[in-house]
Amino acid sequence: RFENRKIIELSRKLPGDLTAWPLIGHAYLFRGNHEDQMRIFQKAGRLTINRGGVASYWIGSRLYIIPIWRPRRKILAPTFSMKNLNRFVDVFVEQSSVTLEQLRPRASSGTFSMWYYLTTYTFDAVCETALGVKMNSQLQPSHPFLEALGEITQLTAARMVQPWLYSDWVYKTLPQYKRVEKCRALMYDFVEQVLKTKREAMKMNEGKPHSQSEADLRPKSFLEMLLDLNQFTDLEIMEEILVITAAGTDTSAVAASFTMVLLSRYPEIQDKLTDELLQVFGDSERAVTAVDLPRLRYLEAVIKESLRMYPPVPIIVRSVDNDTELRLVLVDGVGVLVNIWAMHRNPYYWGDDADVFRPERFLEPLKHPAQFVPFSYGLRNCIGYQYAMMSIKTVLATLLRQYRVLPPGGADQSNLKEPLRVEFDIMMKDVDKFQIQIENRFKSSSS
Ligand code: HEM
Repeated sequence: RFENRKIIELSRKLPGDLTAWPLIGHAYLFRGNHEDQMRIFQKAGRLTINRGGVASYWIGSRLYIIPIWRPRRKILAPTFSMKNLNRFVDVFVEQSSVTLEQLRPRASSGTFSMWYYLTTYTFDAVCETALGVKMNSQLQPSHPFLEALGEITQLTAARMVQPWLYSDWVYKTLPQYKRVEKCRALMYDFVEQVLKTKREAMKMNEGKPHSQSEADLRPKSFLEMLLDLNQFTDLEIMEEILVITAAGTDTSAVAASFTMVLLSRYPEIQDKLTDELLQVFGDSERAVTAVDLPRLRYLEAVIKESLRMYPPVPIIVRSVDNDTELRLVLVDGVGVLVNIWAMHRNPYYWGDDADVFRPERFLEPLKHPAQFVPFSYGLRNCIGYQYAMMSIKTVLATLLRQYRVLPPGGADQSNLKEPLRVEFDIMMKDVDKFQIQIENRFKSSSS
């Protein structure tokens, strides 16, 4: 208590409305399943809004600081330039058409979960753009990397809300640790193998005259761009590629899946969206291009409204390492939990209909540039923000031109506008696994 006296003093100035227990603080609230855990973040968020936006909660020990970030971000940022991203649209289009085909047997065949279709779409798109590898996970019943990613996020989320597991010394004695290490090793092996193959291919091409082969014409992957820069060691390259692959897969899949589920429940919004698609594409079957994406303004508003109400990353955390004066002084050593979910539901910024799905609000200017932060804000925001929007727009435009989305069979019509049940596993996901039905909009050539 003596060592933490400044932090304790700060917590007194920022009271919350939930009782803290000795030693474990508010961690006791996180017992129960993942849905209960997300409910606590929602409850604490609402209570915090009532206290003017800031309150304090004790969830145990200090957070990690990552000093390698700044130089790496500086090198990585140009690889996400618009010029590079526009080249990736062809990959998004190709992978979206695979998703479209995979979904064909689902048309008019009852309720199913969109999750696997979209998480494999984003994974294949990320692997091709980040690693330059065609993964074809969309065509397989499961993929070890995706399974490892799913397990590691679940285990990490569980550890995050149980501070008695923060100490590595304790955690290493538990079976969870072995599972985390197994997943981590699998994911690193995967990236290492890709890097090795790429290095070998580059060695073989060394000294050969430059040719306009197919490989030269396709867009360079992030991996190739990083290798060209020649500023990273192999381990650093692996770390960055792994981060991009992991950060870019489930996040975008969650966003696209929530959007599909919401559209299934709001047919009038889906109709408006279909009108826009008709305006941009007419009744042609041509593929989406990079030029179409900025023209899909209503689709963008729909995706943003979905990201507002159901942000795939509902909370982010920071650790204060220098006394920082805001409304009051945040003292060194205190943790800050930014509740993105609650910021997106604050009536002060969003009006009395903050809990209503209304994409039109994104056709108007926002009240404050930081009121909408699904990708965080400032220096440490999501580097893949535009990539994600372009990838999600491409897949949704492709699917919605072909399929009408409907709510699950047997769903209670009077409940369709009720909040979706959500759970926390680092990301926020739909408890019901994003279930919908689809039907063909037109009699397709194959039917
Ligand atoms: C809808 C999809 C996405 C959402 C909601 C999202 C959200 C976020 C958020 C909230 C952060 C900040 C995390 C924090 O501060 O603790 C972040 C960071 C990051 N995201 Fe995304 N993201 C998405 C898609 C992507 C994609 C597609 C990529 C890569 C292709 C990506 C790569 C990254 C990276 C590398 C960081 C770390 C940036 C840094 O620390 O400098 N994300 N993302």
